[in-house]
Amino acid sequence: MTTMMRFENDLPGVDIFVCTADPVIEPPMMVINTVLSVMAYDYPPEKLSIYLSDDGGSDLTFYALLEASHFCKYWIPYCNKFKVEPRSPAAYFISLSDQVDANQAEDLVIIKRLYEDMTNRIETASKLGRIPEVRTQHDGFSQWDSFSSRRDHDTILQVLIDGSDPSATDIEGCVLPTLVYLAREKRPQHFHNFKAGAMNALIRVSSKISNGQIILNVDCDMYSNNSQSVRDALCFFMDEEKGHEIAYVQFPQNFENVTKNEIYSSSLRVLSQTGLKYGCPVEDVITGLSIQCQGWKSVYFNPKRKGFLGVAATTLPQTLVQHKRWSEGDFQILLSKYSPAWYGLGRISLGLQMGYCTYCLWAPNCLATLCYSIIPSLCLLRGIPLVSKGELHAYQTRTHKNFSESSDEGHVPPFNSQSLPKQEINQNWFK
Ligand SMILES: O=c1ccn([C@@H]2O[C@H](COP(=O)(O)OP(=O)(O)O[C@H]3O[C@H](CO)[C@@H](O)[C@H](O)[C@H]3O)[C@@H](O)[C@H]2O)c(=O)[nH]1
Ligand SMILES: [Mn+2]
Repeated sequence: MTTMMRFENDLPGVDIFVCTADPVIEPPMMVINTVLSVMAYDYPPEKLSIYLSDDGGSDLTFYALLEASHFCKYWIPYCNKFKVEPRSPAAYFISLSDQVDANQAEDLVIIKRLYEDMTNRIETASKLGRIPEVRTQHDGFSQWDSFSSRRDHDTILQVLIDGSDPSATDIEGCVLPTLVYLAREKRPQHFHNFKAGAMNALIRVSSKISNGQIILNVDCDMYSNNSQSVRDALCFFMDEEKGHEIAYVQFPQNFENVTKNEIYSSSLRVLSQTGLKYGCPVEDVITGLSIQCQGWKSVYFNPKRKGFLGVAATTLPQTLVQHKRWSEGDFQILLSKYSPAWYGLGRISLGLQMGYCTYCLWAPNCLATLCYSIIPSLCLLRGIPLVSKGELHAYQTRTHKNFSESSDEGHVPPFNSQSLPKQEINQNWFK
């Protein structure tokens, strides 16, 4: 924290990249809630630029962002005034308890009303599939006139808020962060490389507009849950001793609709000049690995208050597609030029190599898992013992002893004597 205060004036420019790809799977309301949550970071607004990459090339998403560019003029001062957490409006309104401070109540009614009106307009437009009168009021929409399909169109680039324009202020007269919409050019004959392609287009565009030293990447389904995350992550980069070695800071991917932490997620990264790697469905893993192989360090940062919260895949088909992509992608890395097994040799530590290999072997590991689940069942059906008699006897004696000891101490034994042999057999399967 002291480091932060000392360097307040030297804070670097931060460019935040939000990616979206489909207005149906990723509804515009969700996208702008994520955008608003990152626009409201506790960070000097003149040093903050937010870029939305829309691979869906949807005028509905653009319309929603236009609405957000108006709403943020109320939302950001409200967040600052009442130290709001989290700063995604939808998540904030849900988290509110009934008891609100008397001096806040009035402002809350106003902001909630504005949010609901905006939601109605956006949802009506989504339902109708067309944009209301505003279409004629903003010339940005004219870029869709020549739009033939999401796979075949020119670049659509609109600066919705220009942070360097002194008249771009919120209702209190404070400067606003820059806000940019980008649907990169797409042609059927050129492969678009999914998110990696979108991110690299954003790197090129942002370098001409704000050229921030630091890039923060969030998926549109991951809103910021902590207004301090940018400052927190910068502490690692600005550390006087180790800061210069650090390429990226990684936050865990936490989901609102599941309880346990997922394994990896992209959240805050510095990208080298080369940009994100192509040709791999898990661009984040291969890019991270290649950065580390160049000698850079990374930080895994898992603060108590979660930095980002997202929505995990909810249906079985969605989950299967996602897991197939991850396991295939990871296996592809193992066999690629950038394999942690040989490319990583001598470049990264053995522990890190092994860590990467655990994930890269996720797909082939299904064979071992299959054996573990089929063989014992077959053995049991055919009456083939899985443990020798001697082992079983020794085990039963031990079980009995444990059982009496724990009973003597007055504790409830953890398992009953019937279930214990099963536990042991289970363990044997996995040995
Ligand atoms: O052509 C595309 C496809 C996807 N996306 C965006 O990329 C992000 C991730 O895509 P998604 O389909 O939601 O994949 P997930 O499996 O949810 O993403 C996880 O896995 C990806 C691959 O490892 C990482 O890039 C993500 O950060 C990580 O959250 C989303 O914001 C999409 O909008 C694009 O911008 N363009
Ligand atoms: Mn996702």
